[in-house]
Amino acid sequence: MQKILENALEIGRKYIPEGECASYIPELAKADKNHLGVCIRTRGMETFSAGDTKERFTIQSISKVITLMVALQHCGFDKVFEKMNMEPSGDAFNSLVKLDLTSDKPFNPMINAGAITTAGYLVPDVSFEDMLNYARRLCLDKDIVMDEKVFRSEMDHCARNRAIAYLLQSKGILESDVEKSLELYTRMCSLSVTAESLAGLGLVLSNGGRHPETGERLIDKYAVQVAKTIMLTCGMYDGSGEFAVRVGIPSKSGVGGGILAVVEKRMGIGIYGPALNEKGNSIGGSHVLEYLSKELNLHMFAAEQ
Ligand SMILES: NC(=O)CC[C@H](N)C(=O)O
Repeated sequence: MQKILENALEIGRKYIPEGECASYIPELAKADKNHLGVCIRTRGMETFSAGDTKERFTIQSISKVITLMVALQHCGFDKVFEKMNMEPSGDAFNSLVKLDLTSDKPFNPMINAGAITTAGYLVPDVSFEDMLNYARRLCLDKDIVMDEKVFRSEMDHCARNRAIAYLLQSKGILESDVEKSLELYTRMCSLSVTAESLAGLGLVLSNGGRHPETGERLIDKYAVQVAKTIMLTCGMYDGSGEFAVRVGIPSKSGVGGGILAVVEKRMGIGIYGPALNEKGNSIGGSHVLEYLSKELNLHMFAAEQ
């Protein structure tokens, strides 16, 4: 396994020069684009790591998975999807064009419009501290904190998300306080994780929401089922279709360079690689996952060997 991970990194590293760190949140541009790490945590409680797996970075859009699951647990399926769809958008994660022109509902909870709507379902009942505790428990990482610098940097440069939030309010989709919903969304994006924490989250999701060692239920099992399905269809933004064909593992990316991948009933995989492709997905990380999927036969529709 260790050798396979090292090979995967070698392949992933070749693509790094073609990618760039996100810069629309200035603090993210400071990341070292050559970082690349992969961690696998298995149901048998083994951990395999290669590369930069202890490096902390912000979770960004991967937090949308946590927020969605907590909202489903807190408000129920009907409420969450009353004003939001569950269809891939085919547009960039921060697009608001179709939301304004052709749709009265955000396409899905994995794009910004959907995630801000989802955060609104939690305000004011569920606090950021509650959400931080969920994140720590679900990622099996008690050291997760909010990265204050990234949070401030994004809040100072979030005109587009603020526009989305007010558009949502104007359409009667966002009923909670707009600024508080935007702030909760942005705080969640600023949680600092490692590739290992994402592998932990993937492991918990692959285990239906139970702690892999103690069996304790950490989150509602139906919420986990819904989240994994939406990760498969929408988790890599407008690159989700090709990713599903090539990799075949429900995954969620973030512009901080993270990818969370869930191999059903087997393992969680966490990736860190801040050089992004044009869709905003880790370029090295996507290739690492494609290689691992083939080498370890992880594609969800792969024939048994
Ligand atoms: N794709 C992402 O990771 C986007 C998250 C980022 N916080 C934003 O709202 O733009």
